[in-house]
Amino acid sequence: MFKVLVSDPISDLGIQKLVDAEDVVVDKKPGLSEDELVAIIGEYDAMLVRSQTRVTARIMEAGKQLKVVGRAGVGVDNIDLEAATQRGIIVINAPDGNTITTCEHTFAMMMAVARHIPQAYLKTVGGEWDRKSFLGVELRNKILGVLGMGRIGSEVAKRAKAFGMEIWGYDPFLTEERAEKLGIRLSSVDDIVRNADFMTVHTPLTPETRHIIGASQFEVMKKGMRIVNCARGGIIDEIALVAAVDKGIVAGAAFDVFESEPPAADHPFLSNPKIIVTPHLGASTVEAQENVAIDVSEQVLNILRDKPFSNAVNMPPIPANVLNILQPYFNLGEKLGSFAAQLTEGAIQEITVNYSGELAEVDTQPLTRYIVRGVLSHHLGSEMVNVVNSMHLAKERSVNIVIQKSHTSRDFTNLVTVSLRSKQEERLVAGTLLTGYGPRIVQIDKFPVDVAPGGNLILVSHNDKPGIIGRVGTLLGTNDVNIATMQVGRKIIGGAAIMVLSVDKAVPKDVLSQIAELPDLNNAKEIILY
Ligand SMILES: NC(=O)C1=CN([C@@H]2O[C@H](COP(=O)(O)OP(=O)(O)OC[C@H]3O[C@@H](n4cnc5c(N)ncnc54)[C@H](O)[C@@H]3O)[C@@H](O)[C@H]2O)C=CC1
Ligand SMILES: O=C(O)CCC(=O)C(=O)O
Repeated sequence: MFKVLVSDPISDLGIQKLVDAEDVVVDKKPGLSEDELVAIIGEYDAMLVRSQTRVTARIMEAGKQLKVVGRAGVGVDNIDLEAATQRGIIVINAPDGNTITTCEHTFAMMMAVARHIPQAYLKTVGGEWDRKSFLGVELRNKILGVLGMGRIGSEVAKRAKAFGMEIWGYDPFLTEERAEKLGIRLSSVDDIVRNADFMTVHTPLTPETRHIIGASQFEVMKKGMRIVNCARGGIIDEIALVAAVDKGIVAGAAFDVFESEPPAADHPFLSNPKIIVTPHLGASTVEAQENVAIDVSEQVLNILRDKPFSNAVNMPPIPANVLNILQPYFNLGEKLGSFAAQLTEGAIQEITVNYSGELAEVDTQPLTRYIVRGVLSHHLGSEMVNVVNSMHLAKERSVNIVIQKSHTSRDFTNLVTVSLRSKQEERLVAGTLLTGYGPRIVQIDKFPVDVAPGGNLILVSHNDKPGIIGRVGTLLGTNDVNIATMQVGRKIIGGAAIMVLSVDKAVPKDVLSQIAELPDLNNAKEIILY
């Protein structure tokens, strides 16, 4: 049974799939402190958060069986991603579910600041009928500068056109072609700051975007600009903004987010009549909360059930066309890694993976993660290593990873070859997917074989002489170990050879030693592939 902790208020309807799952128990405990979370997180496999819970390294350290942290929303700045990656905890988000809602909130804020809605409301409900103080401006024919033309920025731009605005956009990934398609002007931050009447930011908070609008931008800013921030506090320098408002450079500002949330009672925004604020409500609609909770619940279930998942934040995304090619090889890759690790004596110094055939044409990094997971799991334990942290753990242990690609494959459409080098030796295992037969190990060291990668295997190296197979079979039979299949590989008659036996149960150590002591036998190893 998997245990999932929901530590922020998250839509009940959205998490229904998790609640209904027979293999999952969901505990809703919003509003716990870090200490309280540290005390209980050890019993949970997954955690679902919005933006309030700060998922710190301490919490993850205490989350001994935590596999996934699901963020019902976009920004993951409340989650210590580095700590998650180090511990192999997958962090996923729900990037699409709140796009429109946040875009609409941006418009609500832009119109509210253009027409002084909150200020006028307060006076009116206070009994004053003041029609002189709130002269607004139209959006029509104004330049709207958009910093960050991702999901939300692009939706804002689309709607702003309907208001008759001219849109100037900046995003490091915005090309001329896309700008043209969106019907916007590709600009720089400086262009926007000097020319826009309204400006809205829709970037994540990164070292690069932190205070991207600060004192020096306010110095050259078009007088009378109105600024909206429904993305992240800190993108616009709060202190510099207040100064610019006071100097009359900025006519009004609308902020949904703060550098520190909630803001202190004496935060200068809260007493400035030209700055309107909401308490991080960008994503707060029934629809968005349902959407993000559904998205994140589905992916959490996939992860807990060891199924393919999407929207991992601490792993690069895999394009669908690449995933189609690689996915069938994930399991084989992990088993090849595990096989090679069990084969190799001594501390592993280098993992070389050769991809040949169609596989060589795509970005194989996701498959490499599985292979490295297979290699490291043998030594570190499969609980410790997953596809999120496998590369990181290898690097931490100074294991060099070499990737080679051969665009043609001699005998197979696709071939994955994993070689491990330790101080003592270099060993090799290769595998492929055979149509109609599934995954097969087709080479061990220099020997061609045809072995289904699974279960309990015994690998025997011996001299190719008559009678050996019989002797091994008899010894196993005498010890009540049933042989399911057997494969022999050799390069030349009478030379060195290997035998791979698939057996129905684990082989006692003393039986393995007895096999190794048989005449003309050099070595016998048990290899377990789950
Ligand atoms: N107020 C709220 O409740 C909500 C806030 N957000 C926040 O809104 C922001 C945008 O979200 P999405 O559009 O979904 O993200 P997105 O990832 O689709 O778009 C972000 C864009 O910012 C661009 N960018 C990165 N660095 C930049 C820079 N230096 N200058 C200009 N552009 C830069 C990226 O290239 C990307 O296109 C995020 O910070 C997110 O956390 C999202 C949802 C709700
Ligand atoms: O969960 C929320 O309400 C915050 C949404 C947000 O900021 C995000 O998705 O980045």
